[in-house]
Amino acid sequence: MALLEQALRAGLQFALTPLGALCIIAGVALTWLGWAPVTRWRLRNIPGPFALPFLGHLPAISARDLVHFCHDVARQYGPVAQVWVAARPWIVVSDPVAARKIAYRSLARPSTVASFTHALVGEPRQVDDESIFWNRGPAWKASRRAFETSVLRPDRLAAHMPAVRRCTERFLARLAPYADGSTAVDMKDEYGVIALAITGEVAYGVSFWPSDEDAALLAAPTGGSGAATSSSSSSSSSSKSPSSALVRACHECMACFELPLATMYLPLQMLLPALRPLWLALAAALPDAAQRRHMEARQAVADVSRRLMREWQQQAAARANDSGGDGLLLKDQTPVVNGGSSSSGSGGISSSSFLAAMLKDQTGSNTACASSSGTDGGVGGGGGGSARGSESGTGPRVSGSGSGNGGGGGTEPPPRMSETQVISQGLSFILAGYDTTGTTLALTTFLLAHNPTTQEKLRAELVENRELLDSADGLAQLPYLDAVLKESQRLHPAVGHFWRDATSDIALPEMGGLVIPKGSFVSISIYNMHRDPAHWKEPERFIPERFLQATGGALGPTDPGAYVPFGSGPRMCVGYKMAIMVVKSVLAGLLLRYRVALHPRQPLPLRLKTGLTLEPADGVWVTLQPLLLPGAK
Ligand code: HEM
Repeated sequence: MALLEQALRAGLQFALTPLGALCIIAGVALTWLGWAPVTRWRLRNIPGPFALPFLGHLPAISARDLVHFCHDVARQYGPVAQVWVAARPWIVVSDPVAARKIAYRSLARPSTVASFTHALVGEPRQVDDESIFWNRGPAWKASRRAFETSVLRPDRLAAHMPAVRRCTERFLARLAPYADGSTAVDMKDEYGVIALAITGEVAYGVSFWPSDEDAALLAAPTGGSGAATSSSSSSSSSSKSPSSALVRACHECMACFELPLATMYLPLQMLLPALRPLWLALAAALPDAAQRRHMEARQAVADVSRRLMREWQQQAAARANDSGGDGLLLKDQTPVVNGGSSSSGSGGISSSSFLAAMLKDQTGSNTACASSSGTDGGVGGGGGGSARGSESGTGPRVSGSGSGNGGGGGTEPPPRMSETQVISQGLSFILAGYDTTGTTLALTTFLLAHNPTTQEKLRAELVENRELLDSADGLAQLPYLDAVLKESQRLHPAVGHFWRDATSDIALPEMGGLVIPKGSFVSISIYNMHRDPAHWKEPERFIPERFLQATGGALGPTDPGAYVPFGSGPRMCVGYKMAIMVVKSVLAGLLLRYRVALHPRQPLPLRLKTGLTLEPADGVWVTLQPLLLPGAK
C-alpha cells in the first residue's frame, strides 16, 4: 500500500514538471489521434464490429485477410458497414444499387489510399502524385484521354495484337522444357513474366521480354527477387539497355507493394495517419533499406522514361529538319496516328505504344485521339457507358460525347501533359495492368485445370475457330471463351474492391436511410457483390454457362450491377478491353498447345490473399501435357 502511495506521489510530482506535462499532452494527443472520436461519432449510424484504437480491425484482418474479413463483416452487419484498417475507417459497400450511385457520383479516389501502399518522397512522389489513379478534374481528364487513345479504340487494340502474339509465342516456348505431363509448373510466376512483357511493351514500345537473367529474377518468389534486384535496379538504368533497366525497375516497384518488403514507415502511416507529414520527412531523411530500394526503382523508371522520351523528341526534330515535314514519324517510320505494329530496336520506341501516343499528343498534332469507343458496358452492367457525372467540387463536368469515359470527346481540349505527367502515366499503365492481368490468367488457369470438362469444352471451341484467334475482333466472337473468363472474374476477381472519396454526403434511402458522410473512404466490394446469394444462384460454384445467352437468365445476376470486375462508372478500368484481349489470347495459345492439370503440389481448396491483387496464396501448380491437335501449327 505504502509502495503504491509512493509511486502515485512520484507520478504526480513528475506530472507537475515541464517534461511530465509534455508527456501527458503527447499521450492525450496520441490517444485522440488513434481513437479518432470525431470520426467515430460521424459514423455512429453505420454498423460494424468494435474497432480498437490505433489498430482498428488489423488483428482480425491479418488473421483472415482483408477481402475475406470485409466479406464476413458484410454478412453480419449488412451491405453498408464500417471496417477500420488500422486508424482509418472504410465504409464497405456491397449493394449494387448503392455501389452504382457512389461510383457515378464520386469520381475521385481517396488520396489517403497512397498511405496504405508506400511512403514516397522527392521526384518519385511527384511522379506518383500525377498518376491517373490519384489525379482529379482536368488533370485526370487528360490522363484518361491518353489511356483511351491508346487502349480502347478497336484500331489501337489491333495494333497491340502483334506484341501480344509475339510474347505468347515466347511464353509457350519458355514452358516447353517443362511440358512432359508430370513436372510441376507454377503458372502464377510464369504469368507474371508474360504479363509484364506484354504490358511493358504496349506501354513503352520497347521489348520487355526479360533476358534469361532477368526472367530468373522475375520468376523467383517475390520475397527473394526484391532484395536481389535492389542494388541493380538503379545502377542498371545507366549501364543496361533501357528495356532491361525498365523491366527490372518496374518489377521492383511492384514487389515493394508487398507488405513484408515495405518500408517501416508504411505501418507508421497506417497507425498514425494524422502524422503522415512527419513519417514522410523521416522517410526522406532516414530511409530504411526497403524505402531506399523502392525509391531507387521508382527513380530508375523515371530516368529511363525520360531518356526514351528525349530520344524520341530528338529523332522527331531531326526528321522535321530532314524532311521539312512535321517530323512526327518514329524510328520505325510508321505514322503514330495509324498505329505501328512492331517494336522498334533499342534506339526508339514503337509508334503504337502508349508512350508514343502521349508524346505525339504533346506535339499537338495527334488527330487520332478525339474519340474512343468508350466503355460500353460489355463486361457487365457496372461498366455502363459514358461519364455522366461531375467530380463534385473537384473539376468540371465530364463530357460524355462519344468518348465513353469523358476523357476524349469534350469540346474543350484537355491540358497538355507535363514530362512528369507522361512519365507517371507510363508507370501507372504497368502498375495497373501487370499484376491484374497475370493474376486473372493464373486464376482462370486454376479453374480450368480444376474443371477438366470445362477445359475440354473450351478447347473444342478454340480448335473449331482457329482462324478467329489472331485478332481482337475474332477473339470477341467466341462465346464460351467469353463465358469462362467472365465466370472466372466473377468467382475470383483479381481486384477485390475499388475505392471512392465521398466528395459530398451520400444519402442511401434504399439502405434504410443511411447517409455516408462527406469525406468518407468508401470501399466498394467487388468480391462481396460477386458472391452474394441474393444476386447469384450457387455463387460459390464455377458455372461459365451462367454467362451464355441460352442459360444466363436463370443463373446470372439479378442486378447487372452486381458484376463489376473492372469497377464501375466513369473511373472504371480504362484498360479492360486490352486486358480481356490479352487474357483470351494467351489462354487460347496455352490450351491449344497443352492440356493443363492440377499437380498434387497444389493445395486445395485454393487459398487467396489480398496483396495488390486478390491472388493465389500458394501459387497455381499444374502439369502441362503437349497436345497434337488437328490443324496445329
Ligand atoms: C484483368 C485485368 C484488370 C483488372 C481486373 C482491372 C481492374 C481494375 C479496377 C477494379 C479498377 C478500378 C476501377 C474503379 O475505380 O471503378 C481499375 C482501374 C484502372 N485500370 Fe484496370 N484492370 C485490369 C487491367 C488493366 C490494364 C491492362 C490496364 C492498362 C491500361 C489498366 C488500367 C487501369 C487504369 C489506368 C485504371 C484507373 C482508371 C481511372 O482512374 O480513370 N487496367 N482496373
